[in-house]
Amino acid sequence: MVNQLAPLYLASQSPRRRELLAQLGWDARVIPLEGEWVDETPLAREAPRDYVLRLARAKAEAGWRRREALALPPGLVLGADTTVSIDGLILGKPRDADEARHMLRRLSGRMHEVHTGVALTDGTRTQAAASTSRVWFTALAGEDIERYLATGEPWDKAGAYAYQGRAAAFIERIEGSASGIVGLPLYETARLLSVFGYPPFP
Ligand SMILES: Cc1cn([C@H]2C[C@H](O)[C@@H](COP(=O)(O)OP(=O)(O)OP(=O)(O)O)O2)c(=O)[nH]c1=O
Repeated sequence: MVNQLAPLYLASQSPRRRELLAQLGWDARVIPLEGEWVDETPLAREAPRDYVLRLARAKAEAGWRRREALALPPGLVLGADTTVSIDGLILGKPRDADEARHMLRRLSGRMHEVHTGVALTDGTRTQAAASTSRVWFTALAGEDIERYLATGEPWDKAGAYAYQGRAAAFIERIEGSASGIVGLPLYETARLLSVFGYPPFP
């Protein structure tokens, strides 16, 4: 029964991740990672899946330490990380309009991969899973890119676009996990919850 379960915490500032958990019926409490710095620099030659798994674990474990520091009751802490890969490059969130423009030019007319890692920890063990999806972008004219930049959508998104937003107008098809592309693969999340004895939805 759900009211016998310890709380589910979300070590993420991403409103999308909270909404995706809410889609499964989980009312996750957000733990701000203030005071816990997770370095997001990829390691040399690190594969994108290894990268998102490592960061998801690091965020979950940082969240666990924050939970302890805040004296919140024990529970499960979830961390996640999303990145786009193309041409052997890892594309994170763009720093400015120029970087966003370059990212969108690179994605234009091509397929790329979106990787999301998700991790759960109970303070004793951490379990993680990754989802990889493929996204086909139509060819973008310079005007499309400028119009899209003006929406403000690119700023906090890996690869400088939001599939759940106006970028859907540019995406011919996807293969894989729609929730994973938006930031939290729900199938993998439910599987991880079951490892800790939680149901897929309360
Ligand atoms: C590709 C893609 C990414 N994104 C988002 C999901 C993630 O929030 C973001 C990638 O950044 P992340 O570093 O994974 O996450 P975050 O900084 O937003 O949140 P936190 O570290 O606090 O958990 O890009 C979309 O919303 N739509 C998309 O189509």
